[in-house]
Amino acid sequence: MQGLRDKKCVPCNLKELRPMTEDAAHTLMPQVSEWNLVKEDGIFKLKRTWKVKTFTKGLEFFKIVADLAESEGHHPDLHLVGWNNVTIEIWTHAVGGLTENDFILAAKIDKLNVNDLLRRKPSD
Ligand SMILES: C[C@H](O)[C@H](O)[C@H]1CNC2=NC(N)=NC(=O)C2=N1
Repeated sequence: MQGLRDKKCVPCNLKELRPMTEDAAHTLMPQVSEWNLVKEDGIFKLKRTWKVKTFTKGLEFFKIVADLAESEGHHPDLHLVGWNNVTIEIWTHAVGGLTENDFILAAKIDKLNVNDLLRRKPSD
């Protein structure tokens, strides 16, 4: 089976694109096990938080994610909260829910080399 990391996001404005069911989302979650499946205002989203070493490293993190998002044509919601918490939410705005694109982007974010920007432990 082709892994999510090897796939490419499809354009979100495709007419046939539909939000996946909650069951379908649960089936894909093991491939992005660091992410949480959340429901906000009735919309399912993928959400993950990291602690960065400094505020500026948080912005560097965003730039790396932004370059990936641009190359995929699929864009996450980026939050830098409380100076060192980076939270990324991913959902497909065009359909108001999750599509495979969101899982592909999450899987590709997971393999970015950002370790030197992160605190080793949340308590650091
Ligand atoms: C045409 C292009 O695919 C769309 O405008 C894209 C751009 N990036 C996007 N990103 C996300 N997360 N959701 C979208 O609906 C979306 N739409």
